[in-house]
Amino acid sequence: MLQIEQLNKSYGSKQVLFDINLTVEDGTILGLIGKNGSGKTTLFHSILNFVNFQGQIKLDDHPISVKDYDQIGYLPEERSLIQKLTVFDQIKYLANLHGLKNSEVKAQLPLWLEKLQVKGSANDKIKSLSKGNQQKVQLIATLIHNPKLVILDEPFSGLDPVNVDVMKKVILDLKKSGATVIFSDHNMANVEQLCDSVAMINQGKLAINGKVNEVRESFGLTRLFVRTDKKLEELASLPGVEQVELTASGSYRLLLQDESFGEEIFKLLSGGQYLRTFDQEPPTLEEIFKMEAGGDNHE
Ligand SMILES: Nc1ncnc2c1ncn2[C@@H]1O[C@H](COP(=O)(O)OP(=O)(O)OP(=O)(O)O)[C@@H](O)[C@H]1O
Repeated sequence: MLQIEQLNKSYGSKQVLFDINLTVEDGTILGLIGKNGSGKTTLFHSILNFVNFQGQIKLDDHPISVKDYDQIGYLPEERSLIQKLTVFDQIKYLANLHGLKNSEVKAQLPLWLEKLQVKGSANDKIKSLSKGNQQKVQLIATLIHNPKLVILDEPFSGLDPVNVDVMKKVILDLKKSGATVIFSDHNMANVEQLCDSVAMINQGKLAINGKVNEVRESFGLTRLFVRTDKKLEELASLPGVEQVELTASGSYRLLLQDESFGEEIFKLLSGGQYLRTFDQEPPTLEEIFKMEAGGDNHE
């Protein structure tokens, strides 16, 4: 279990993290979200002891220290492979730092290359690989020592949709094996799909923290999906409706002032008759992000 208690971090006179309290249970995935510059990487660097900070960060109930380094895997946001090395030499170098023997790297690397569907071999130079494949090699370096805590800073950035799926499977496999995973992402759909819990940092403060479903439901069932012959203007004039749009699937999406309007709208639309679709849902993480952070996903 990872516990972050009263974490405060300043760079010089500029405070960038304020009183962060966060717990991540073993075998769960936490999605860390926040606008550019909100402090996500700084939080990771604090966990990894790359920077000084105030507060306590514990792994399995003891303060995290360099001794825990072999149990942690970190994929940095800035990918940092040495271009002139072969894949094997690069992985060997990084795996040796985590205590792996060359023979272990030799045995493990082909399995990882296959699992991640890397287009290239262990003897290829890093520079000969595509950006996406280099990213997978960096991921192998992150995971080859079988860490119990895995920290991935924007792991999906720069990957095509096929490789995004490969990355998602790796993350879910890590969870299945009992590892604790934290990743940052600007794509809320990935967080919604993969994560048990979500934490949002806004201007250095923890704005949201909890199970994904509970966080969503705490905002109320204010999104209503309905399939009806009624016209958009008629739906817009229903009680409590703030906004209506026709979705690509042909159903209407209504934004309600409050979830309690749902029952009245149901009665008005159905008139006691069969209604093909009537689905009341909480806002998506993307919508919550925009409400909480203001504006879009970026600074
Ligand atoms: N080494 C540093 N020295 C001074 N300020 C820094 C340093 N690293 C980060 N900062 C500042 O700390 C704040 C948080 O940055 P951080 O990189 O942690 O944000 P982030 O949420 O990871 O952003 P992004 O989504 O763009 O990666 C920013 O204002 C940034 O400019």
